Amino acid sequence: MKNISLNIDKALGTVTKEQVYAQAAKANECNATLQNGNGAGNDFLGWLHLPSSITDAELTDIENTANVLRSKCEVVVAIGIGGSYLGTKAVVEALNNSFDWLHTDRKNPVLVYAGHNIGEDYLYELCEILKGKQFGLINISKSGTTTEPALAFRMLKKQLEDAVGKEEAKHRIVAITDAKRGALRTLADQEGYKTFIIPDNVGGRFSVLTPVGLLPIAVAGISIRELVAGAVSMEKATDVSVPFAENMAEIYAATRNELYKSGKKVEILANFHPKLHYIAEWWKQLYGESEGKDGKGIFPASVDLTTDLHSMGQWIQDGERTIFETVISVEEPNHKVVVPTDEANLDGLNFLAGKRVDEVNKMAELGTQLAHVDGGVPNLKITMPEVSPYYIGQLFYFFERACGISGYMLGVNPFDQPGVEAYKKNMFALLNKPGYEKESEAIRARL
Ligand SMILES: O=P(O)(O)OC[C@H]1O[C@H](O)[C@H](O)[C@@H](O)[C@@H]1O
Repeated sequence: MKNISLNIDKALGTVTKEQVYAQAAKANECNATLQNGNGAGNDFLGWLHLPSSITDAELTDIENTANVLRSKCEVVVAIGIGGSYLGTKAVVEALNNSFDWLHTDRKNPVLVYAGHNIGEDYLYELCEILKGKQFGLINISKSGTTTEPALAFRMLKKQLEDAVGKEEAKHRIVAITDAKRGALRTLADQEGYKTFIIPDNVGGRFSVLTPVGLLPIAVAGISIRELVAGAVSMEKATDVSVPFAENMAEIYAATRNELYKSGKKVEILANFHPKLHYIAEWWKQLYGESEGKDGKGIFPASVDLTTDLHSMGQWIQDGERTIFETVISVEEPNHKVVVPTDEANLDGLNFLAGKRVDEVNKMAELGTQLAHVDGGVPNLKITMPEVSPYYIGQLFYFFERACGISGYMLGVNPFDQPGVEAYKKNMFALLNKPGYEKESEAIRARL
């Protein structure tokens, strides 16, 4: 079995290999801090050995629950926001057929999302499309108190109960939340829903390999065992005992921190396969919430290429030189398409006839890498042998491990997100939530 790999050669220039390797001891020390659990936020390290500690019984329970929903529902709505939906969406978008919704001969229910926005039209359209359909709900919230999913669940629960009755609805609703705390826990216990627990020591953005991600991913018909197996292999490969030169999590953390120190304040995660779009969205939450604090942190951005070369390409090539790029490169696509010959050759593309589309894509990728490096954009490359559950599992764990190390190298607590509360406080004050009377008064005086 191959592994995903990291190449930093084309990032060297702005910073040297010596500079990166001079950080080896610090990176390893930060990795040890994670492993020994003696750093900031050490009550949120449950994700560290999560892959290797998931039991067969736990996976079977998740699969059985997924099978109940799969047998009863044409559509399953995964309700959640942030870490409670991005990992699922990343896996499902990467592995599902790009035109999934057009497939009428379905083996899997359609997975749709709610509770990740407060768009009224989105909710209206979702409720409309669910009318007359057999549907189920997976309500996911670590805290159990987040407004966006709670609002969506309130509406969809009512619609489901009105459609199939309260008793049957209970069999089509699964709640994934804290073991004891939160409104969702109270509601689930009271209604008697099947529940799964998000461990206390696993933060939302590190929770994709708990039932938060595993249940909806299994509902979509994707092998959660392969996903976990990939993560287990990466847990070993990034262990503190693995020397720096072979430890891709430590190298990634050290390189990005050196680039940051040299003025590269933005990291752009790029892919050349549109199916990886949500991997980047998941990564943005992971790194944004983990490192963006105390007035510090690389800004995580993303582009889908070659699409965005026709929009953001100019900026990346020639704009302010404060960026570096990390490309996720896929070695072998899952399908083969060959460019046909055309006798008239009016488009002048016969020079490509007989070549795979991926060969064209790969040359675009290489050409872009060289152009961006020439333009002063250091380039890191993560290679995935193929887009499969196993390698996505590796990628998830690699990014998580590197994020913990990188946050410690930066000198922040990578496991909290105090800044996220600011908008919530204002929103509650503006909506006159009971208990926010003082804040309501103060905020209105500012308007
Ligand atoms: O799972 P929940 O508790 O509903 O939280 C969902 C998300 O929203 C919060 O505001 C946090 O910033 C995120 O880290 C979290 O993933």
